[in-house]
Amino acid sequence: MRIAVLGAGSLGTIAGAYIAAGGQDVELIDVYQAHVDALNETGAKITGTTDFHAEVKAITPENMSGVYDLVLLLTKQLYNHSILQDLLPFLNDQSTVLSLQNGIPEEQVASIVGRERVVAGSVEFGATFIKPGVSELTTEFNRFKEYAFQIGELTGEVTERIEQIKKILDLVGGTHISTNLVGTKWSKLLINNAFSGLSAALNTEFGGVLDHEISVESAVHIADETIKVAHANGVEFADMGGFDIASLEVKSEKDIPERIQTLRDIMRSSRLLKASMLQDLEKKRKTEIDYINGVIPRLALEKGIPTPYNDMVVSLVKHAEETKELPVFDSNIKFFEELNN
Ligand SMILES: NC(=O)C1=CN([C@@H]2O[C@H](COP(=O)(O)OP(=O)(O)OC[C@H]3O[C@@H](n4cnc5c(N)ncnc54)[C@H](OP(=O)(O)O)[C@@H]3O)[C@@H](O)[C@H]2O)C=CC1
Ligand SMILES: CC(C)(CO)C(=O)C(=O)O
Repeated sequence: MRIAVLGAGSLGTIAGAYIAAGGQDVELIDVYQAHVDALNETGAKITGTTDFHAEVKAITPENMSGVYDLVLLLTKQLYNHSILQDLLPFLNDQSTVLSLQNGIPEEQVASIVGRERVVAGSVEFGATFIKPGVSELTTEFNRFKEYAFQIGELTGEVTERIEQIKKILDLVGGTHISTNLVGTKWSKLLINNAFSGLSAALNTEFGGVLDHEISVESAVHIADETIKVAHANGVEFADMGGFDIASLEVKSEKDIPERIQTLRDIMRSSRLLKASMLQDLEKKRKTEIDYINGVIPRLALEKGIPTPYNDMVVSLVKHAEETKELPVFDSNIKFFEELNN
């Protein structure tokens, strides 16, 4: 099977390294020439909660050729339209595109590459790009080996191709097949909304969100808004890492201390994670905020559900994008303090 990792950044470097080390025919495709050169010359190095090295083959998109049987889509959602159009000549009827981006991009991906070709999933580990050739794994290694991906067919069927893709991703980390893909993507969206959104809006790692009383309470409210909007839109959450995400709903104010403790427990192995949106702000780039926290106010509008915490995250992250200045924790936490009171 000929595999492409399209977008070999923070995550793609890690996925590509382990797939190559597993003996698969895989190309890491990225526009960053210095990174592609380093990958070819010195291999892919994974630091952080592990220390791993693998020889890989990397190319820039102009050097793509032939047909890929499986493409792991790991570029940012912002550029899907042009990246997927450019991918079309390298797909045939049997090719599969595995959409692993955060958010819920599957309908857009299907509209460009064709529904039959699309399978999707969520990535449950964190990665930070360090320098050309090097990416850091930020999730505890044992957790990564147990819960790295949830993947599924758009129809929820357990097909031969999804089982085959599971075998390939198992070379990277623990991979589980979901029969409720929409629920899987929404469960990941909830974690992104609560933790990646606040990590970017407050310029801190997930541990920083968990440790401060105001930010952790805000994470509880962001999760709650996400659950209420999801339920109003007919979404049933899938378990994530064996945890029932819907149980984070706040039914009354009295639930809040317990929800805070639950978040601290379930996110303990993710304290080092730095949101990919924060990594974008550091590079003075646009983030995926419209496809992450931004999804909630859009869907809430027609249902009449208030979403002040997600709105605040969107507004603070967009402000940082516009000014190209990193958020300051001590200043931005005050906006959440006002919401909590
Ligand atoms: N990092 C994380 O912890 C997680 C990220 N995700 C999701 O995974 C996806 C990828 O995230 P992440 O790895 O952080 O992103 P990165 O920005 O680190 O990686 C994306 C890579 O794609 C490259 N790229 C841009 N345009 C093209 C193109 N036309 N062809 C090939 N490569 C291209 C970028 O190069 P350049 O930078 O030079 O533009 C970059 O190296 C996102 O949707 C994110 O939400 C999900 C879970 C965890
Ligand atoms: C939550 C995290 C870090 C990894 O799962 C992520 O998805 C992101 O920030 O983009």
